[in-house]
Amino acid sequence: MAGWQAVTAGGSEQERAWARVRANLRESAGTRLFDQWLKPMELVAGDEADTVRLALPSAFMTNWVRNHYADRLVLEFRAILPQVRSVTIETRAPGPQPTVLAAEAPVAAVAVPVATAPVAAAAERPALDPRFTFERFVVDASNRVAFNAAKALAEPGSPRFSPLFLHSGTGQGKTHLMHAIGHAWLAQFPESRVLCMSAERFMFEFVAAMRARDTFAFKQRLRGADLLLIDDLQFIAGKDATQEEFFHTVNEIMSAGKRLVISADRCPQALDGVEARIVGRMAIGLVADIKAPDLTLRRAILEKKLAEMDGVSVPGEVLDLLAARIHTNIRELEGALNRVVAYAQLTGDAIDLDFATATLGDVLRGGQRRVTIDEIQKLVSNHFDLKPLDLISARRARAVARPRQIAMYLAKRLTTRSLPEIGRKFGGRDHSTVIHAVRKIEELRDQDRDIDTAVRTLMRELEA
Ligand SMILES: Nc1ncnc2c1ncn2[C@@H]1O[C@H](COP(=O)(O)OP(=O)(O)OP(=O)(O)O)[C@@H](O)[C@H]1O
Repeated sequence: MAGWQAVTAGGSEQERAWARVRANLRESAGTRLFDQWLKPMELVAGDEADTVRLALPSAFMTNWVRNHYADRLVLEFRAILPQVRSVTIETRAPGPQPTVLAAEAPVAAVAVPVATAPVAAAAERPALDPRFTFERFVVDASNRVAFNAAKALAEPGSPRFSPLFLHSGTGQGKTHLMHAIGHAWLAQFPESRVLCMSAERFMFEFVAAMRARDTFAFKQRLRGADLLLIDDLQFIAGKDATQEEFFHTVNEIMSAGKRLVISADRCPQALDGVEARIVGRMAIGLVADIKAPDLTLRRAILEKKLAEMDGVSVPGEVLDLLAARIHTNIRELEGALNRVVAYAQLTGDAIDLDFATATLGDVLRGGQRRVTIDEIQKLVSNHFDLKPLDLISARRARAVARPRQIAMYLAKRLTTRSLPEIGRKFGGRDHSTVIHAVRKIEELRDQDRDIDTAVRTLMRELEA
């Protein structure tokens, strides 16, 4: 400990910040975890004010800390030193190590390449779906106002309005436009702070910060955003503490002249269970709805999606059929096209009307029951005696991680949500995490009778 006190006593800004970060980590991680993994970590002196370098005695520890604390470290440092853009976690070279921070401490980058990559790039980059750009959005009368408003908000200069409130039925392009604003903004201002999260995630992070009695970093991060994108606002209905925090966040962002985009499945006034003062703030900006797509738009979207699938051809009459039968949800429309193309590639069959009808069956008859990820999360958490929030939390204990993987697997099997979308719905996880979960559960279903039975039971209940 003496060494660390020496660091805090004087020294650079980074050293003082590090002492505070350590104190926060000790409090939030608990003594056992802290002593085992975090205590051996040392600050390494560097020349760059925007990069913090930390080092651990072994590659194993480096990996563990990187996996569990990389994001947290960036957030903690940024809360104290806003200029920090990245935190690198490295492995100290073997040999006697000074316990105090030493400017010349020999440091070897860990073999895993990401270990020395700027963590901030991964942690602070908003999770924007690369497919959701303005260029890939098909515009017509039903969504033109929303599209133009989104483009206007992404223009430089002081925003003409804020917040932008987008609302529509499910699968009609709200998230797409929201992410498109993020992409367009970052293309012009790569250094600016863009944050994108669902209202559910907002609540989860806020509740976690409250439990850890440490809401400072959360508030700083949210309120420090130049562009804040919050999806599915309806989720905070009835959640009082979250609404309180959300209200203050909105106020801060707005009074600082920053940009805020909100989406929800209904207009502000129809958000039952959401405080009037929040509804009032939403209505100050621009409220734009996206209407259900008409036949022409549905057909045009299919054309566009097809053009994006290199070298795939689908006869016009099959596109007509899909556009005519799948009315409101563009996600389902897209899902149907993907399914026909994927099946044809697997079977080697040519795509024609018969093939499409046989492949899509229920979808075209409109008889398919729509399972939502929310339903899956509720049912799975109930089944395993957890809270739905556990499934979107970062907890890695097997008792939570396995049900989470099962829920992701069911989401992939029973909904038309894409892998990145599923990842987002599970606490902003990466699509590769979802792929891993799906594979793991497929594997376990073959090996473990209990898991297979649980999955079957859940599927039956969801499809009932
Ligand atoms: N006008 C459009 N042009 C091209 N693609 C579109 C358009 N509208 C929606 N899509 C596509 O449909 C899918 C669903 O859209 P998105 O996720 O934005 O819907 P949403 O309104 O946010 O749905 P939810 O309320 O269920 O979250 C996405 O793959 C998106 O790219």
